[in-house]
Amino acid sequence: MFLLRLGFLEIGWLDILDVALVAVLLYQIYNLVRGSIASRVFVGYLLVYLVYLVVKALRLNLLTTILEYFISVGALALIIIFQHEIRRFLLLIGKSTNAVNNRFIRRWLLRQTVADEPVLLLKPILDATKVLADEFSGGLIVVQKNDDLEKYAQSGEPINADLSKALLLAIFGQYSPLHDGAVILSGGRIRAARCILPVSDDADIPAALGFRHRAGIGMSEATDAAVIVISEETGRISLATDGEMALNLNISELENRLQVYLKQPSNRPVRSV
Ligand SMILES: Nc1ncnc2c1ncn2[C@@H]1O[C@H](COP(=O)(O)OP(=O)(O)OP(=O)(O)O)[C@@H](O)[C@H]1O
Repeated sequence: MFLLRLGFLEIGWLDILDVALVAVLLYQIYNLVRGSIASRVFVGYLLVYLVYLVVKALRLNLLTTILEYFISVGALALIIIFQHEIRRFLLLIGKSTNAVNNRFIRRWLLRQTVADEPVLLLKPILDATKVLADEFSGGLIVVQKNDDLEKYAQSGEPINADLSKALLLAIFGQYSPLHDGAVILSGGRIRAARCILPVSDDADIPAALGFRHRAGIGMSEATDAAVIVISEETGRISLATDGEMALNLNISELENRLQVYLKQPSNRPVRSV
């Protein structure tokens, strides 16, 4: 049954559903690759595909064949370029299904109470950040939100200890063998130290910001974690979230931003990295 007719086009409910599903899918893919170089490749490929559709509708046969060939080879290239995103996407589906099932089964079928996610206390983080900034000690603190940071935690030394100001300061102390790299905090615990973070290749990052800051931005591009960067050179505190860095914050600004960011629901799917 047709819903409406536009010239030669007959549009039915299923067509609308089809377009809506494709729009959601494209939006989710865009969210997955947003902020990375892959997003530009994705937009480029989409444009080529649109040109192909136009050319095909106009029956320009030679150009259609060339574009068809380009798109089919391009599809293979896309799989290679987006291998990390595809892996995350598949892990996300598996993980969220597991999580939902586990919670549902435990809460409703087994009548067990399901504890809420551990609450992250900001105070030790803010206190340690203040001391590190005042002492120009330098620090890189990753605060996990939803994405699993296993891959990055594995690049460093496992700690798995209760979060405390004293321990953070000990890790970033000048003579500590763990002070290089980043500390990863997950669910109110210090999960790992000396971790290596992905460095952003964004050309718009000011040249004055070195690798600590670039690593903070890179981590916030690759995951939904919030990354606190304390500059050893200037003692300034910055916060990277969603690929953006807020520079030169005081402690209360940092606290407000962290509270707002960590509470607000993620605008992209959970990633397992
Ligand atoms: N990819 C990375 N992952 C984790 N830590 C990193 C990474 N890159 C740099 N760092 C940390 O940042 C430290 C300082 O790097 P660099 O001086 O280039 O950064 P910066 O942004 O100029 O910061 P600062 O203002 O503190 O000097 C390194 O010694 C290391 O501990």
